[in-house]
Amino acid sequence: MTTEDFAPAKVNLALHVTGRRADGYHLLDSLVVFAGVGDRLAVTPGPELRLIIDGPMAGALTAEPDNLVLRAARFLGEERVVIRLTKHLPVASGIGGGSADAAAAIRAICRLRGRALPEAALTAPLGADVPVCLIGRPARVQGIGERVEPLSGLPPAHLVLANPGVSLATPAVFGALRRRDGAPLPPLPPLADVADLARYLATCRNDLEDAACALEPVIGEVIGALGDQPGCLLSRMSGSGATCFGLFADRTAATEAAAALRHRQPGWWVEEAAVLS
Ligand SMILES: C[C@](O)(CO)[C@H](O)COP(=O)(O)OP(=O)(O)OC[C@H]1O[C@@H](n2ccc(N)nc2=O)[C@H](O)[C@@H]1O
Ligand SMILES: Nc1ncnc2c1ncn2[C@@H]1O[C@H](COP(=O)(O)OP(=O)(O)OP(=O)(O)O)[C@@H](O)[C@H]1O
Repeated sequence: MTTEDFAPAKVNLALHVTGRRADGYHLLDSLVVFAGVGDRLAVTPGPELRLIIDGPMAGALTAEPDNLVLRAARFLGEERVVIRLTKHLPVASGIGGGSADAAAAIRAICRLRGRALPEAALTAPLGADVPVCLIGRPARVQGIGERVEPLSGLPPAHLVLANPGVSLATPAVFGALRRRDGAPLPPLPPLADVADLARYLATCRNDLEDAACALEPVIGEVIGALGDQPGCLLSRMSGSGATCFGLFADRTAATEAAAALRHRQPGWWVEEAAVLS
């Protein structure tokens, strides 16, 4: 018997850095959604714990013991499964690929074994992004990532994700921050449609964007190229970069924008996807 799960890209539509804890971790206030593009996992009972990685982005990873999928299995005390990870998301790119994989592995193993999801997984022992990835739906995320409040009522929306092929280490970006005392997110008003969402997001920021652009100036180019596309309501970096998103009202505009970007920048990873509701 095989159980399968999907590990969607996590997108921080807004990310405010509101403080820093004594242990160096940063306090965040973030509006997180998931896109209909991601990695796939298949878990099958086997003689020992083993990870096989394939897919278009497999080359960026090895099945090292510190792979987050293996760490997730060990966290559950699981030693007898073979996990196939089909990697579509660029690695170390601000869309939480590793965290989404870990969350998908936890869900799939628990389903295979008929277990409930362990509460402890929600305290972020495998990384700050794992709790929200376990939920996989729109949420406001606070603390260092462990406070997750699911949000309902976000309007349907489409995203174009673009990554210029540079990987950024999350600690390096946090380390390059000039300020760590941002205000929390403004209260979320009722949102009738995606234009309302864009207007709200325009009052927010990604506080990691300037630091990431200082490390990799091409990120500014990506944000500009997305924002120039017809129908793009807002463009911004996700997480600690370098992936950026453009927000679109409809699928046709997003598909055309993605095609235009791929044509102009054949070396970039570009995907169009709906926001998962
Ligand atoms: C920036 C975000 O992508 C926003 O969603 C996440 O907070 C990062 O989540 P993640 O990649 O799962 O992060 P972790 O693996 O827990 O942490 C990697 C490193 O990022 C820094 N880090 C991460 C999260 C956080 N709230 N404060 C931090 O300062 C720390 O240096 C940490 O050692
Ligand atoms: N299954 C995995 N997929 C991707 N990266 C992994 C995985 N397991 C371990 N890693 C390691 O985790 C690090 C972060 O990769 P990931 O793709 O999760 O970053 P990210 O998209 O920047 O995440 P975030 O948005 O949560 O900061 C990389 O250095 C990578 O080597």
